[in-house]
Amino acid sequence: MAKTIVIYHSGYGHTQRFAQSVAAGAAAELIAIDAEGNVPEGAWESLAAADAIIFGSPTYMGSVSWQFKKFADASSKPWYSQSWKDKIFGGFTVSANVNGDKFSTLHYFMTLAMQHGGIWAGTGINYNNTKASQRSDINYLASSGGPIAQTPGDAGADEMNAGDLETGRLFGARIAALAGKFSG
Ligand SMILES: Cc1cc2nc3c(=O)[nH]c(=O)nc-3n(C[C@H](O)[C@H](O)[C@H](O)COP(=O)(O)O)c2cc1C
Repeated sequence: MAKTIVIYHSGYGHTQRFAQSVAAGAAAELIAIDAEGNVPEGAWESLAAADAIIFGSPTYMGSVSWQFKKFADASSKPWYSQSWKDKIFGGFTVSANVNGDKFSTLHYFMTLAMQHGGIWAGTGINYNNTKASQRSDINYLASSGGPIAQTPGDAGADEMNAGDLETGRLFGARIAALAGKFSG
């Protein structure tokens, strides 16, 4: 079975909850980047062995958190040897506003994946944009580059939208299936 890693940072728990949904769909190992921007022991070895790597960060000031960026900068070590080349990559983010510039965060993930020679996979989930559509529908926020979640600034992680979480789970399943195909 292909090995998928979800590596994420979360300041206040929302991205963590989203990461758990994505990881559940992918049957992935979850790795948390801590408040200092560090990863636990063995994380780099797990990432090296993965067929697919999924990035997760809250959108802070229109980009990834500094803790995620510290991890990204530290990934210059595997970048030197292009040792993550041809892995499947994806990414997800959470923010407070409906738009909130979440796509800047996804674009940063894509650039990072491309620098590593990876193969980017988006949601592969169609939009729900008819009059009958509900906020709880999957991919209601209509992102093709990667799943996004929106949660009001004063809402806890336990109040996250069920459709957003399900979108994350389906995306995780897609990444794992693609990783299975590519890992041969
Ligand atoms: C420093 C900071 C910057 C933020 N910048 C944005 C932003 O650019 N756009 C937005 O919609 N929300 C922004 N937010 C709100 C967070 O994205 C939102 O609360 C998110 O759910 C936090 O995820 P977390 O609990 O995983 O840290 C910001 C929050 C913080 C603390």
